Amino acid sequence: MTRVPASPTTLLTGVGELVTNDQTLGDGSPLGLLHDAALVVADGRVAWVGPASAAPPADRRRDLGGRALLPGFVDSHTHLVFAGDRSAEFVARTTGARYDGGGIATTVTATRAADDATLRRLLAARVAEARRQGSTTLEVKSGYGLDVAHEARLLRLAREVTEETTYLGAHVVPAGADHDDYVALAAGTMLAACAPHARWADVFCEPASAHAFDADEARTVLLAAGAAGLGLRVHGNQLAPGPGVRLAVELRAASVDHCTYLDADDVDALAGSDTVATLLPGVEFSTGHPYPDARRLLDAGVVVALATDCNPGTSNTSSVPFVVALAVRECGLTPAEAVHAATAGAARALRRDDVGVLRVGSCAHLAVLDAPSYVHLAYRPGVPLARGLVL
Ligand SMILES: N=CN[C@@H](CCC(=O)O)C(=O)O
Ligand SMILES: [Zn+2]
Repeated sequence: MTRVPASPTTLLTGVGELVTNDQTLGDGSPLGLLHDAALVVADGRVAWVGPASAAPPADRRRDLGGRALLPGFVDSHTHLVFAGDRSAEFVARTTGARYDGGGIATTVTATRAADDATLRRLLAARVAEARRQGSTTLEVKSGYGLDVAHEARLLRLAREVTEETTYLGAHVVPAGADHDDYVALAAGTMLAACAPHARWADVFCEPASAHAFDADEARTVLLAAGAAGLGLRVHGNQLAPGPGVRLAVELRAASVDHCTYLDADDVDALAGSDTVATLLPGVEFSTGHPYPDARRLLDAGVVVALATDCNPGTSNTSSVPFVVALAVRECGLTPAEAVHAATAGAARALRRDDVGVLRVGSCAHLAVLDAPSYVHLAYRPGVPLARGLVL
């Protein structure tokens, strides 16, 4: 009888600092920090974690030379499938123009005009760019198709790179469409065509924008999506105070994203819920709006995630390290809280417990830093320290 050999095990040793995000490991802090640590990987999963001096033998060995090792970043909010460029819109904002969502139409035109091969190439380049900066899990939304065929096409392409795909047909009302007719389409025929390619549904709920959706319209689309078996997410409270956060909590959405303009009731609603507040400070960097107050949310007991929102309009960056640095200087987080939000918090926003953490059984999705500590992500902003590693 032929014996099937067990797949080779890999020992990562010489880990100067290991972020596990498991409070039962290491120093007992939320980051579960270990120093002079090692990790064994087998079959794509973590098989052992502990002090390097106690590491078991393995088939292969990689010495990290004192570098810090973290769970790979979980970028739980991106719009990576798009064509075209809106740098002129960004430049206009530097001299006072306001972002209102109207520029999305420019990207819709360019994206519809691009063939599958072009979109696939652009998407692959963005995924590779994110991986080079430490991201190992990506959520990807549609939202630049805005008709049945194009929304389904964008989700099919997104599915080629991630399971975490999100139907965002209700991003804005496309040029020439009637608002009510478009809501019915997004909650009906378009949803039916897109649901097989999506895990999630999202709506841009922002009554302050003439292009986006009010609470009743957003509720209509999200209830239909939930009935079709999709998990729910909301773009809310980005441009002004509004109903997005409370709608997300009402519908038990996994996450409400942006959370830039919150009142006390929004914070209370989030604090008593299982909806994660996902902050996207790359947006405020680009739009000039005030940064969201992460400190207020954490102090109220809200689970906070950080993500890039990579898109051509409001946040054209795939860099989670950049977002971590912004969150530390502009949103009131400590480096430890920001790293936790970009890993464990973002995993929670995707309702995942197999990523964003390094414990026995979790995915061997890693971020290796050319630095001795996670603190350097904020301390050395703009320096390419992180790289993603999937074993
Ligand atoms: N605000 C809605 N959607 C994106 C921006 C899309 C765009 O301007 O192209 C966001 O999350 O900021
Ligand atoms: Zn977004």
